[in-house]
Amino acid sequence: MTVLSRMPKAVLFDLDGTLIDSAPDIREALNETLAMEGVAPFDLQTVKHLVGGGVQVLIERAFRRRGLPLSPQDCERIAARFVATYEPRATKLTDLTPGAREAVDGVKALGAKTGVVTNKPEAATRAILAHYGLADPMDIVIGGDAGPKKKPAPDLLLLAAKQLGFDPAECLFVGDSENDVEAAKAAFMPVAALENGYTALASSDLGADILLSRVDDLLRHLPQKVSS
Ligand SMILES: O=C(O)COP(=O)(O)O
Ligand SMILES: [Mg+2]
Repeated sequence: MTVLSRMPKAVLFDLDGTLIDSAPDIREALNETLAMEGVAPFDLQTVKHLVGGGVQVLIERAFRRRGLPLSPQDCERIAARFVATYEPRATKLTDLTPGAREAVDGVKALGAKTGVVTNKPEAATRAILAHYGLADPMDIVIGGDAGPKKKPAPDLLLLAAKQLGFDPAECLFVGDSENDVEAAKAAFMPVAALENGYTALASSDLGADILLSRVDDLLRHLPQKVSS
């Protein structure tokens, strides 16, 4: 059963909460960063709800949750400190999500291109993908610092499609949060969402075209042939 009438020419994946379960390392780096500002730490579940908008949004959300004011300058300074703390430890407690490798391999085996479109900065994204052997299979990697607006704006997805030479409608985006679904809809790109992602919303409220209990369930939804 699939809602896709033809095989996508490219399957683009979100990173945090979709290909990798990164919240444990993000939590450690965030709490260490916040401690230097005298801000109380967050538990894992809360961190999963703070992630997904990029680093500055992570810091903004953390301060808002604690009811603390945050100037744009402080946000920038703290975000930079978070990145410096996170990058060297980004694969300590992190792991691939169940089925992530199978999903990427399966898409490639069907002849489609694969890529990552994340709000996470590109350097950390590439290092993490390389650590798990997923850098080489990716035809494109777009990070949140690529230049255009981050998700939920459609810009990063449009950039990825353009660089691959495809119409957005010929691609499929696979994500885990409302940011992903919103970005894909605004890009007129079909979207699949994980049922247990980094979001406070119920998966049925995400508005995705396809819901996946594991990321490799995606393969069951793909018509098997890439049309030329
Ligand atoms: O919030 C981030 O830094 C990245 O999150 P994403 O990989 O889900 O886009
Ligand atoms: Mg995500």
